[in-house]
Amino acid sequence: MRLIPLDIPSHVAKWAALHIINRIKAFRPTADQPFVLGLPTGGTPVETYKLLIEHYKAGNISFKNVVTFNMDEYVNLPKEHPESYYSFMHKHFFEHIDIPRENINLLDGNAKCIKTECESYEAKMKQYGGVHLFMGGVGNDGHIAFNEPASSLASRTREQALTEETRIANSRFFNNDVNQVPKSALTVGIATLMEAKEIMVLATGRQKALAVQAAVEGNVNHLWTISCLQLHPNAIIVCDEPAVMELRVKTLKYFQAQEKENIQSILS
Ligand SMILES: N[C@@H]1[C@@H](O)[C@H](O)[C@@H](COP(=O)(O)O)O[C@@H]1O
Repeated sequence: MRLIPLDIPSHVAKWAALHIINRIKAFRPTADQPFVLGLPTGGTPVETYKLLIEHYKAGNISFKNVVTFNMDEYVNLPKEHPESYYSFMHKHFFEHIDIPRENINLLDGNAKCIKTECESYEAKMKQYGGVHLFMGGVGNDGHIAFNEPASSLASRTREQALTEETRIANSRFFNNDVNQVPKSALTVGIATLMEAKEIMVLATGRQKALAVQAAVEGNVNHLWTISCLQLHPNAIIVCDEPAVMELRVKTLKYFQAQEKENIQSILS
C-alpha cells in the first residue's frame, strides 16, 4: 500500500487528478480498448472532479475513450432527485467533459429487479475486462463504497442497508434531516473492488482519521471494510494532514520519506 501524506484538501485533489490523467494517458485508450475508471460520490472527490474538468477544458485530457462505473447509488430515490448519485455525477463531472453518454455506468436504485441489476453491472464490468483504476472515498466508520461495517470481504454488488451513522453523516445533503436519507443503497462489493487493477482512496478531514488508521495500521477486518486495501496489490490512500492524525509518528514518517520526491514533483 502507498499512503500519500499531503497537507491540505486541494493538494489531495491535485495529486488524485494528476494520477488519473497520467494513468489514462499511459494506457492510450481507444474506442475498442477504453480505459475503465471507477468513480465515487461524496464531498471529498468534488475538488478532484473540478480539476479533471479544468484539465479537459485546457485540452490536457480527453474522456472520449473512458468508460466509467460508479460505486453506489441510493435505493428508491428518484434518479432526478438532486441528491441521487446519478444527479451528483452529471452535475459535478459528466456534463462538463467529452465522455460519450453510453460509456457512463451507474447502478439503478429504482430497478424492478435489484438482483438482475447488480448481476448485470458486474457482468458489464467483466465484459470490459475489469476496472483499471477505482477511485473511492471512505466513510467516517471506515466503509468503502457503501460496504458498511460487517459487510463480507467477499461481497459482490448488492443492496446494502445503511447504518444510522452513515445516514446521519449523509443527512447534510438532505436538509440535515436524517429521515430524508434513503435506508439502503446498491453498492459494488469488496470483492468487486478488489478485482480493480488499482484502487485510490481519498481521505480528508479529522473525521476520517480513525478510518485511515484502521486502513493502514489495523488488522484486515470486516468492521472496517476499508482495511481490505491491505490485501490489494496496488492500493493508494491520498490524505490531508488531519486525516493522518491517528497514525503513529513512525508510520507517518515512513510514508513521508517514501513519498517525499513524488510529492515534490507532483505539487511543484
Ligand atoms: N457512499 C459514499 C461513499 O462512497 C463515500 O466515500 C462516503 C464519504 O463521503 P464524503 O466524501 O462526503 O465524506 O460517503 C458515502 O457514504
